[in-house]
Amino acid sequence: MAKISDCSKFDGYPIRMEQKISDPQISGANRGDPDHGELQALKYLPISFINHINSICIPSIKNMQSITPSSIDLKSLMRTALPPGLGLTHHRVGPSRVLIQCVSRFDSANVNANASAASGGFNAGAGHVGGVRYDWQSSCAILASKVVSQQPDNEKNGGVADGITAVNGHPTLDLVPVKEAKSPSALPKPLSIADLSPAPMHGSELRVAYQGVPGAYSEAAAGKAYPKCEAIPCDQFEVAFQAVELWIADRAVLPVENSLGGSIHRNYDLLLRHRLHIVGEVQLPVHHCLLALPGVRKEYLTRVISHPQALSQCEHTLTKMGLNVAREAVDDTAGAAEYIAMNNLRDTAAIASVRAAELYGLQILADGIQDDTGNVTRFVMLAREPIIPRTDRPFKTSIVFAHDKGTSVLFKVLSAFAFRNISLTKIESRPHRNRPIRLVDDANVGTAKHFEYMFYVDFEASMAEVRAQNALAEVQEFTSFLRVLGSYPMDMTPWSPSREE
Ligand SMILES: O=C(O)C(=O)C[C@]1(C(=O)O)C=C[C@@H](O)C=C1
Repeated sequence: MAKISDCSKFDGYPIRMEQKISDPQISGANRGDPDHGELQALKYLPISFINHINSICIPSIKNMQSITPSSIDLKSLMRTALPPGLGLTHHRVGPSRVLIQCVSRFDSANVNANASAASGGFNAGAGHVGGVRYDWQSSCAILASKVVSQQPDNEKNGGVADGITAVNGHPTLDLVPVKEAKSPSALPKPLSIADLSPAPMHGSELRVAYQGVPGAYSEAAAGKAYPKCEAIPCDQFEVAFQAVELWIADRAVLPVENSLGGSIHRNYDLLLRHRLHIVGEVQLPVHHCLLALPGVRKEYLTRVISHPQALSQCEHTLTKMGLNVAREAVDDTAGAAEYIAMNNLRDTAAIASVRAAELYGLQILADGIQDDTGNVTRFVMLAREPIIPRTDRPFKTSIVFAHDKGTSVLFKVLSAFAFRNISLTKIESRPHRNRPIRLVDDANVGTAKHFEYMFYVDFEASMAEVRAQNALAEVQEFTSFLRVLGSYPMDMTPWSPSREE
């Protein structure tokens, strides 16, 4: 049995644990997993998590036991650490019963800075026993335990919130109430790069960063994923990522694809450039309206502004409406509405949500102008640490891989999933930014220039499933680069297309 630390290549999920276990689907053998009862609670923890475990506390035991491992051999750790009565088979405790205080993989300088800020000068007395390391560990344990306690119920349950009945009308969202937004200047301003210095720890609400201003669909997605969250507007996607990395926010919500407009490519690139983990997804019905200042008639319009995705989702409808207008792209849909209101533009309309109309005092000239009534955008939620994958509800896993020999491995990689009956829900290719072109010389005919790609694949299985672990072990054989972006619950909320359909 390989040690967990052998798995670091997978950036999280210790699939090597299962390396020597035969896969009945492939070999026909039916030996099962000899260690299946062991480490059930811990085997799926990511390496980045395990490497920084400070202590393991088992709250169900009377005098809470805490151990501080000197090495990170989790198997021996668990064998010696568990009190009598909690034999190895008892390791099947759910994640909520084992509190693992840990830190994420920061350099200690950073952590000290963050922890100090986060605890309001917590580190000020760093001169006592243990010095920097002691402070580093304690600070991080505090930060980590705050994160554990703030983990929203829907994530603890391994899924997005149940019982959300409406989204585009937003009655269930705990966002900026329309009546409080008397003027656009009363609304929270988006974060910009200049605002990104680590902030003190917050209260009890989960803070979710999104790109755009209040009224953007991303804000609605944040509200669907985390109904009681504090939604933090950011002026760019990059800023939303950094807000999480710097502990200013706990989660970021990122649109990745739309049923009409397709993939939001830039966000795939950002997922790769940053080290955040996908911890969930939400699919949001997107119901677009044409908004203008009160009293403006369609005939007066010379311009329609919106997010490029929104413009493309309404392309045909705008044409059918016979509007003789220029289309202009701006950063987000609600930002377009705000811009019209702030500048008193009587010749310009915005494509945005009903909520944006209410927040910025615009009238709805046309309702439901998306080209398809079932228009849906898929968002992913990102966090500093991955969640523990489970098998008791449908999970999806997102990976990205590349190979030195370009597309030639694609068939082999995809067959690793097909042989195990694992369905793919999405495949996307993006330029391999570090090495976009591969030259292949042929003395007789010249030099071929092949484009190189990163492949993003989503598949319907949890990293807690042996078949997924084995599939990835096989994929790794064929690829030169492989990263698990996240294993997370699928959005299974009932289908509710946007209104009147
Ligand atoms: O501009 C917004 O309101 C956003 O939240 C962005 C965004 C996107 O990037 O696709 C989100 C959902 C809609 O598909 C249109 C725009």
